Amino acid sequence: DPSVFHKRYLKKMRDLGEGHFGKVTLYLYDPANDGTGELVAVKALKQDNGHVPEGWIKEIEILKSLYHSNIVKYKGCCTELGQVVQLIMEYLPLGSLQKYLPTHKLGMSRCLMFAQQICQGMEYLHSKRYIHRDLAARNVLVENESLVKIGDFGLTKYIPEGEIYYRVREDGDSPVFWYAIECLKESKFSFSSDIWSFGVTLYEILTRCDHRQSPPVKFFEMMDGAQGQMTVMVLIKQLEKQQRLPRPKDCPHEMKMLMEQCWAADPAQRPSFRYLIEKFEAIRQTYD
Ligand SMILES: Nc1n[nH]c2ccc(-c3ccc(NS(=O)(=O)c4cccc(Cl)c4)cc3)cc12
Repeated sequence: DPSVFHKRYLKKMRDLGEGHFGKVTLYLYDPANDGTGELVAVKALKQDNGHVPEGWIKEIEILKSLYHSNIVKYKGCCTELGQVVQLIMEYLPLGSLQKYLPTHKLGMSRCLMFAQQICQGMEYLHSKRYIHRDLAARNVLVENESLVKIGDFGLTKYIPEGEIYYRVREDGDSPVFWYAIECLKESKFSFSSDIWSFGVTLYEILTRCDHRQSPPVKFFEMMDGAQGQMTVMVLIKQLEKQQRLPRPKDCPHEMKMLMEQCWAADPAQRPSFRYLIEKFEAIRQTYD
């Protein structure tokens, strides 16, 4: 069974990323032990205090069930004492958008193509009634200069038929600067709150993930009394005063409009990924 990976053949190469509960590491899977194995990305939980949270099993089942060109491929699992402890994914050598954009000069056309591909992956996810809850440039991976894939589903939840919201009690370091206002105020997550996060991800793409223009940096700058302490309450106040991330340098007016639609205070006013895909398709024609 090619989806079974034996821990003893995994040779650690380097870290790829770290989240609140887990970390992603590059390994060479080398059963022949002659260096001819294949490179794989391995996600593992940080705390391995013996028991495996059911949320972790759920995350693996979700990725295993997703088949889309803009979603990172599931390769298998590594078990230990019969328990699944590591998730094995395909390795994308160009890494995340957050690392790729600042070092590669992408024109507007390429940025819009990447944005459209993220929408395509997200539309597929929503079509299966999953909400992502952690869409950000750091979680989008670059396969090559013409293909990106959503690379992490650690906060993804299933929304039962007939439901609109998924409510969670907040966990550790939530990505608050990517959260819709109703998520910050009432922990209400929905397909529409993913659209808000996509708007922030589009902002990151249009700023080429320039750290000086990152969402946390810009929200701090917008905070009254510059030296104050940024809390969720301060961020909520800013958003309630209709303050939003600024228009990135050289950002076309149409893109600013699109981001602001994604950041509508009323979730029902935000577009769908289907609508966004059509918008990007049309706008890209004017760039080719
Ligand atoms: N280069 C790659 N090839 N395959 C991958 C699979 C996942 C990842 C990956 C995916 C996401 C991140 N973002 S992250 O913010 O570091 C992160 C967020 C949540 C949970 C974790 Cl463990 C890590 C970092 C790395 C990278 C690659």
